[in-house]
Amino acid sequence: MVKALIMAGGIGERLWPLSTRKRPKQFHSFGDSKPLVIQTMERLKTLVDEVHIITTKEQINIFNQMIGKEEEEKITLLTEPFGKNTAPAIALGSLYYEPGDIMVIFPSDHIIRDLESFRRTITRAIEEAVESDALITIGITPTRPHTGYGYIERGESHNPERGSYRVKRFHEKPDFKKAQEYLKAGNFYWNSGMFIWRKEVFDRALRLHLPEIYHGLEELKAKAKSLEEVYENFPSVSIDYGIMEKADNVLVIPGNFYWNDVGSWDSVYELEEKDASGNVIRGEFVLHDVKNSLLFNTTYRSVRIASVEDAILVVTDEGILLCHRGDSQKVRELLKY
Ligand SMILES: Nc1nc2c(ncn2[C@@H]2O[C@H](COP(=O)(O)OP(=O)(O)O[C@H]3O[C@H](CO)[C@@H](O)[C@H](O)[C@@H]3O)[C@@H](O)[C@H]2O)c(=O)[nH]1
Repeated sequence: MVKALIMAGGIGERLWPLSTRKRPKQFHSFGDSKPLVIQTMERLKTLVDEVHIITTKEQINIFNQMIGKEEEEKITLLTEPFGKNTAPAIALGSLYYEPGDIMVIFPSDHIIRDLESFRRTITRAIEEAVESDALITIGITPTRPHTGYGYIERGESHNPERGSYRVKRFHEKPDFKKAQEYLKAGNFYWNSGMFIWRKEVFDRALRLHLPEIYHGLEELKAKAKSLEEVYENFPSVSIDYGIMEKADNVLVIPGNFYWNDVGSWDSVYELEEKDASGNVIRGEFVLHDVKNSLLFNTTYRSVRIASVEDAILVVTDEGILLCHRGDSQKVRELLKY
């Protein structure tokens, strides 16, 4: 069986002050009227036999409020006691798969367009996962030196029919100079955070690279420990760092569809429709001579702006963010204080 596992327990802090612990990014809508997590589910439905969503205990109520009866019947909601990043989430989710099942793992909070091309790419990745003992990842052909994404360096061709390549190395989010070099080199892809493999192949990788998580799951299955006890002892580690960067059986299949991880306010500006002045506006504003800016106001407060260009302003009940367009990755720094 081919079963999707949607990872939906992140906080999306780079979209503060809209994305918050109470309502993280995946529950907001961008590029469409539906919340990102619902867009993700709908995109996958026709490609897989079952859809599983893994999220944290803290977020389960938001899901229950959002997901209608009809959708509820088609998905299984899995709960982690608390967020420990993506490796523990995927490992816990894998308990709901049989050894020969294909795990199709997706972030919950991305925008994908060109759905036909997306489907063809994922279908090829599923075929590859059925046949080869590989951990497969989807790499997006980069169009600019983006510093918010991890990069995948392609090695030699593996299966020309499916367009798969061996992975030489993963490079987590680079600085601008490095990102420019990667773009020029031509054999680098953006790491989309989508993974496809057989459950038994994942089990072997988990035992080898994250034995503490593998053994924790064994204790859970044997009912020697509770989920809370086991989870408490798991390292907080991403699947990229914990497994993908260490494994030697990783393949990349390039994807040429439009993909945006909605990872920052600049990404939101990029994907939303602009008005004649180049502005993206949500909510109420009084504007005079404002150009090429992203303006969000989810409150009833009156916001008036004059003679501003290339700005990002987000006003919510949680707080106010103001920065220059191009600098929105700095939100993470601001949140340290
Ligand atoms: N269930 C669960 N889900 C989680 C957790 N932490 C994160 N997630 C979910 O996992 C997905 C990716 O996590 P992020 O934390 O948003 O990753 P990132 O910093 O954006 O970086 C990764 O994705 C980029 C592409 O978007 C990659 O370019 C980068 O290399 C890396 O793989 C999101 O859907 C998020 O909700 C967790 O503890 N539990």
